[in-house]
Amino acid sequence: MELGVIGLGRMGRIVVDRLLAADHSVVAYDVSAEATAAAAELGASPADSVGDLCDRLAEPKRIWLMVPAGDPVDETLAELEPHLGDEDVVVDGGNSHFEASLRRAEETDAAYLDCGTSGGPAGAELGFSLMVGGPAWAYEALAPAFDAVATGPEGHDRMGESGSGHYVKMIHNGVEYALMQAYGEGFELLHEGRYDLDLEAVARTWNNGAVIRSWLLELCEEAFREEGSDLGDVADHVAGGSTGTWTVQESLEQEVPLPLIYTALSERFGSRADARFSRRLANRLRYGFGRHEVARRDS
Ligand SMILES: NC(=O)C1=CN([C@@H]2O[C@H](COP(=O)(O)OP(=O)(O)OC[C@H]3O[C@@H](n4cnc5c(N)ncnc54)[C@H](O)[C@@H]3O)[C@@H](O)[C@H]2O)C=CC1
Ligand SMILES: O=C(CO)[C@H](O)[C@H](O)COP(=O)(O)O
Repeated sequence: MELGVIGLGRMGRIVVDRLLAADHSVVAYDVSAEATAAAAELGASPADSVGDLCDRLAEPKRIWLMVPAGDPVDETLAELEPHLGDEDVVVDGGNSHFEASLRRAEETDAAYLDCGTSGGPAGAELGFSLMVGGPAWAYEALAPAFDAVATGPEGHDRMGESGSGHYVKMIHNGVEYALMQAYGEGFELLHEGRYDLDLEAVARTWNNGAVIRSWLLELCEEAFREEGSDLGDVADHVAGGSTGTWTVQESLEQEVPLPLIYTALSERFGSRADARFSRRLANRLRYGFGRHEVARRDS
């Protein structure tokens, strides 16, 4: 099968590499000429614009987007649109909001597959987990490509109608936040607690047969191995947060309680403040109601 891949960063270049390794052919384009050249070195045919990519692709066109979520997806679709017909298929493999995917599916002439992608750059060797939403015929048409990019036939499935792939991925990320929070809290208590522990050894032991073993726990083991049990100079600042925010917003709309995911998101936001206003106010209020001493900032 021949595919066009647009967006050749950390994830897109893996999509290209895995498609090529499975004997598919790829026409590749990125706004960065350097990224396009790197894909050409992997064996893809380089395109110098979205139009050029469309001209080079056989009919019907199969195009995989791996650009950042938001405006880059809409901008790319706007450039693609004059070249697309109803037998073409566009896959969005990024972390788009499911409602944006629903809108795009309605707006484009092509069949639109929203594809949640999990596995990160580590998926280069193993393959990704792909959660796909959209028309069944388009999913079936792309199945050989999904087999190649995913861990295999078991690594992808059609979740349902348009939007459902990115909906499932959004909630996957919410779960990711809660798991990270749980491991973080456990290791914090181990670090601050009664014993002087080698946390890499704890993580390794847990990863070998324990109920809580997982890939995230393997990444904890790697972090302690590379940074030390005290995490060295790693700052207590956690970036990102859009997919977790969407998950919490959806839980409010659906009136489904997600206390763990909400707490994890809230902790992430809290990590970005130099000093939390709420804690400073609580410090001052204890003076107000109990004349307890107010701790003051160094001037
Ligand atoms: N990095 C990760 O672990 C994961 C990322 N994702 C999602 O996959 C998508 C891509 O992520 P990454 O590869 O990590 O990002 P990245 O920043 O490494 O790569 C994005 C690439 O898209 C290119 N690009 C931007 N706008 C473009 C446009 N209009 N036309 C053509 N190319 C354009 C950039 O030049 C860059 O090479 C995002 O939606 C991200 O949320 C999903 C799962 C895991
Ligand atoms: O989707 C992912 C993992 O599953 C990506 O790593 C994503 O970039 C995470 O972003 P954030 O931490 O801001 O939600």
